[in-house]
Amino acid sequence: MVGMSSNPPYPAGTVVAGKWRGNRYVVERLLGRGANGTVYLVKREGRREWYALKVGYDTLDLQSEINVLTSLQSCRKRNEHRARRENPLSSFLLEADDFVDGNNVPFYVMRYVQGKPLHLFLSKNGPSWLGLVGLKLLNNIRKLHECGFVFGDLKPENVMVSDYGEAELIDFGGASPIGRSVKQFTEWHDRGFWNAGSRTGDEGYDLFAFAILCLRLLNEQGLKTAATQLPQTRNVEELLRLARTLPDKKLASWLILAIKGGFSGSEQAMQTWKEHIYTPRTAKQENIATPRWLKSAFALSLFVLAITMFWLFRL
Ligand SMILES: Nc1ncnc2c1ncn2[C@@H]1O[C@H](COP(=O)(O)OP(=O)(O)OP(=O)(O)O)[C@@H](O)[C@H]1O
Repeated sequence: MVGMSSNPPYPAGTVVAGKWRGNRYVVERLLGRGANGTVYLVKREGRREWYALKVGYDTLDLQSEINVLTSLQSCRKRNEHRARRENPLSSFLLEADDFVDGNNVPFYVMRYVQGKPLHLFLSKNGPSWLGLVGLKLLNNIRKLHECGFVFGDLKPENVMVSDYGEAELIDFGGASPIGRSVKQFTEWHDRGFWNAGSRTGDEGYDLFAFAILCLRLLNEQGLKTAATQLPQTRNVEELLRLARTLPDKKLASWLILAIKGGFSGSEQAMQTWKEHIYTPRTAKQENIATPRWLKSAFALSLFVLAITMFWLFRL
């Protein structure tokens, strides 16, 4: 164990220098702290691009995250070989090294995902965004499955959403190869917790967690009440009942199927979502306000037109 979660975070301007690879990253600010590490917004010294740098508390835990990210990186390269040059900003993993900071503190550098955690995004923008955000998220989950991994710890806190509704997964600490035991999960989102199936990582495990994520976003109190039941009485029927109370019946049917493990995989789950739940966002839904400068320009052009007409008709 190196470094402690209780350590004060590095202040802005701290240079995290890699012992083995020699690259230097300047800390801009803290992005967040979790059970496995502290994440900072950084710039590589002398460069303009932003990255997220995670300093781990435990070398082994961090190494397993790095291994997953490395596999995803090479899978993505194989799948996207047509995209000739890879943009380093979209890399899952840029590099891993040790920071000589008294002890050797392990760290890795990944893409910086800008946005808000999913629950904060939806409470600010409204539940009508769930169709679009859910589709983007399911697509990311599908790609992960295609690479042979399950995400495991799927919850709103591990999904960042941009202002335009692009959803990205963060924190691959719970990801594991398909077929192995899920190594990190959060009770409410865990199939085992609800006596709804095993903790073996299969595509259905993530789809179940996704369904709970939706229930939590739409009726957190209901889920909380269901979760407080004794382990012996806690069961999937409670979840199905909650899903049925949702006003959107198509969404309810999708959730029920995911909870029961009825999808053949994430491809089918995503296509069904796309056909029945996702509705392209319209300008009205986006609620894009007309900028004031545009209103003024329009008023001015009307004024000029009126003067022109006046002069034309006087002649
Ligand atoms: N790539 C990223 N881009 C932007 N912010 C990030 C990124 N990775 C992590 N964060 C921020 O840092 C926080 C902690 O990161 P992370 O969830 O990876 O840590 P953890 O120790 O694995 O947490 P947990 O206790 O949830 O397992 C996140 O909640 C998020 O706010």
